[in-house]
Amino acid sequence: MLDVENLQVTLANLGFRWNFKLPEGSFLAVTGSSGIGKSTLLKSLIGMQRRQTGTVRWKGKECNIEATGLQPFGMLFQKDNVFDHLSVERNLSFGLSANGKLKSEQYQLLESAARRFGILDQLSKRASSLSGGQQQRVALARVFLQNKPVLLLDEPFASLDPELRQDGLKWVLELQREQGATIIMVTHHLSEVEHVAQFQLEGLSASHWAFSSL
Ligand SMILES: Nc1ncnc2c1ncn2[C@@H]1O[C@H](COP(=O)(O)OP(=O)(O)OP(=O)(O)O)[C@@H](O)[C@H]1O
Repeated sequence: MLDVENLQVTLANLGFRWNFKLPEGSFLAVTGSSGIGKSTLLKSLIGMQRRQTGTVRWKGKECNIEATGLQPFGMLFQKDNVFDHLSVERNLSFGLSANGKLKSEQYQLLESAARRFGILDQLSKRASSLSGGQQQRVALARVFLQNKPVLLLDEPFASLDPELRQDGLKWVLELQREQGATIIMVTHHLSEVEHVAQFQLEGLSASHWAFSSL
């Protein structure tokens, strides 16, 4: 269970507060109009956004925002998920090892993820030379290799055309099914996910204080 209890964030004159519990392996779609705090929710879960108060627990254990490596979260943004100046292979290697150095069996995992996400022939290229859609594949493959139990996805396919968005969603669902991942996905395309999401956190608030519970 992901247990978000009284998580509060203040930005300038805006305040946000969230309470919800999410069972393991479930899919939460977060939707609502621009500026209501969807990205802020994800960032505050992983500690990228300073919290005023509140706790985030995964399987009963409080998530330590200072120990990024130990956090249960993997995160994917709308863009800028890759290290531009590094090769695709190097980008993927960080999904398996903090310093990017791999043992041979890890390299096999890397290759199989690259094959799965259709980027095997791109491994030696610089990430900056890929299209936006290909870069998202690299990012998704890295998240796949990280094998984190909770995936925070902030409109990861928003810049892709509808067909690629469907592919992206298909891969996310594979992660959910194969790795048992719990997914929180911010999206403006609710119609594309409502048939797969078990929960929806919608219209967080029209006012400055947002309170939602599941
Ligand atoms: N660092 C910051 N300092 C001050 N205000 C901020 C900061 N980051 C975000 N905000 C404001 O907080 C509000 C919530 O922003 P957030 O990015 O979470 O919205 P969102 O729902 O994800 O929007 P969108 O759908 O446009 O991405 C917005 O009004 C935004 O301007």
